[in-house]
Amino acid sequence: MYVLKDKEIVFVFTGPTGAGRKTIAEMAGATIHMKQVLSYTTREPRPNEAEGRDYHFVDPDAFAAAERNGEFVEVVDIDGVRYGVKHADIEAALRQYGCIYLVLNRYGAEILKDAYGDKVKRFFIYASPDTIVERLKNRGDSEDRIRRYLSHYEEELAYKSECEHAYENIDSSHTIYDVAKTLESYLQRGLLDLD
Ligand SMILES: Nc1nc2c(ncn2[C@@H]2O[C@H](COP(=O)(O)OP(=O)(O)O)[C@@H](O)[C@H]2O)c(=O)[nH]1
Ligand SMILES: Nc1ncnc2c1ncn2[C@@H]1O[C@H](COP(=O)(O)OP(=O)(O)O)[C@@H](O)[C@H]1O
Repeated sequence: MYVLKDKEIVFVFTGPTGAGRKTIAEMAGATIHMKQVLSYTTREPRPNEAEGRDYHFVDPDAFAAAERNGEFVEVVDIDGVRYGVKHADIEAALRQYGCIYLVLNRYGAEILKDAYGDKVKRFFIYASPDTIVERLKNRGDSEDRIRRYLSHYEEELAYKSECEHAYENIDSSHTIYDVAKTLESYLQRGLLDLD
């Protein structure tokens, strides 16, 4: 297992799907030049998604081969789809950027915490179920997909108290500001003048 160097740090954004983890992580991450480490998934890309931007989209055989090869830090099955993050991607991004972020469900967050310990800071982003439904409807997600996401809501919400930081994402600009401020407090890079 790769041992993180002094200044290396891993931020994990977690919480119920649809709460805005990806949106907040991308926006707050851009302000402090963090690099996202993407997961591999066996699901099909959605119309607005691109290989190498949202996920690495791979077929189930390629995923299984990489798994047999021990390439994944963790692998999760969610509603029949496989997701995983690779050791090599984390290590390469840490070497190049020093700090990285990932968007994972609670099981992925927990495994990274176990693997890298204190160097992992978990940001729990949440919103009420009604808010999530409204946002996903606005985005055009199907009723079926919204139902599947919400079926994991309570399970994911219960992870809030385990995380180092938690933010209710009501107004995104406020959440981005608060998250960026906390990220900066870890990095002490002086890239942000938030006060
Ligand atoms: N544990 C784990 N969870 C992941 C990984 N990649 C994605 N996820 C989570 O899997 C869940 C399902 O993702 P999906 O339905 O594809 O929707 P998405 O949130 O739009 O990508 C989301 O909570 C993701 O954050 C991974 O590599 N490991
Ligand atoms: N504070 C917010 N107010 C309104 N819409 C939001 C807010 N945060 C995120 N969204 C929207 O909600 C949807 C889900 O956000 P996303 O970041 O994909 O969630 P997650 O990564 O948690 O599944 C997206 O369409 C996003 O633009």
